[in-house]
Amino acid sequence: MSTSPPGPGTGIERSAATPAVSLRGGAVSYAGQRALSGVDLDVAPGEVVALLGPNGSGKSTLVRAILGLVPLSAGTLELFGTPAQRFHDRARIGYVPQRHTVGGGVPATVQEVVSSGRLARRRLLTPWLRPADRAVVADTIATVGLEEKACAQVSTLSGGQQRRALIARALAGEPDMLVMDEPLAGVDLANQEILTRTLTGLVEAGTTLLIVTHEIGPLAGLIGRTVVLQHGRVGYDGPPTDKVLNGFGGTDPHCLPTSPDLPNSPGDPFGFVD
Ligand SMILES: Nc1ncnc2c1ncn2[C@@H]1O[C@H](COP(=O)(O)OP(=O)(O)OP(=O)(O)O)[C@@H](O)[C@H]1O
Repeated sequence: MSTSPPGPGTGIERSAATPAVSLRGGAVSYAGQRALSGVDLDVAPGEVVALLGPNGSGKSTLVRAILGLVPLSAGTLELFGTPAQRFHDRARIGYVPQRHTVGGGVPATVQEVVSSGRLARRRLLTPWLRPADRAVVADTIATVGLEEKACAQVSTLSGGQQRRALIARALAGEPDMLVMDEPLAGVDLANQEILTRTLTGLVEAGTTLLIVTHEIGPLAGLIGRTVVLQHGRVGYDGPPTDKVLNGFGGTDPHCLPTSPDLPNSPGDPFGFVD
């Protein structure tokens, strides 16, 4: 994990260190249709950033572009100071995709699923997990509170427990940055609290978090910065405010105020800050 100190308490302070993510003028198109345009985003080490916005505003596309899962049609991207095309240390970034369960119907235990997240860290000539790797796997299973389910088939777990297994899989790679798409979606309150405790521990250890979410819920105390997308552009980049946190519960994008001249960051073109 990163040794960079988080900002006081919650990673709110921006660090002068090399950004974990530095995107300039990012654009993505699907079949000629623009999903992202002119997006600038810097995420400092140890920062906790919530990516908000109405359905279809481009949140998942932005994280997928950062992760290299969809190509940028314009713009430049650096990860930990290295141009994305030359960045090969993928284990530094953990990803929990937007899905509620560990699907696929492949029989696998929690331990096996979480171990798969450790493979990126294994030594090149040692394709199997060493005792130290297995210890990390056991630790991450404990971190998300699934010790008693370690040998259970994931298909027998609840949706919230499966979500925690996916997060443990991402954590098993000991990432410096964890990117999560809707981590609380479909997760009951008890599991949300366990996840929040897990994430709080990560932030205290200096892990950078980039979280796409509609529901801030129990994560509110962790979020140091909110970036709001609207129609594929950054409409607001700044501290969380009540308006920002409450204004995007699946709102129809056509009902949001629009601006002909959206700044990328920082700014408050929609009057989200009181
Ligand atoms: N694979 C794809 N092919 C074509 N269009 C896509 C694809 N993925 C996303 N889009 C389109 O790109 C735009 C942004 O989608 P995206 O999923 O990034 O938004 P989002 O903010 O994450 O939405 P939600 O909150 O509903 O998850 C939408 O218009 C969507 O229809």
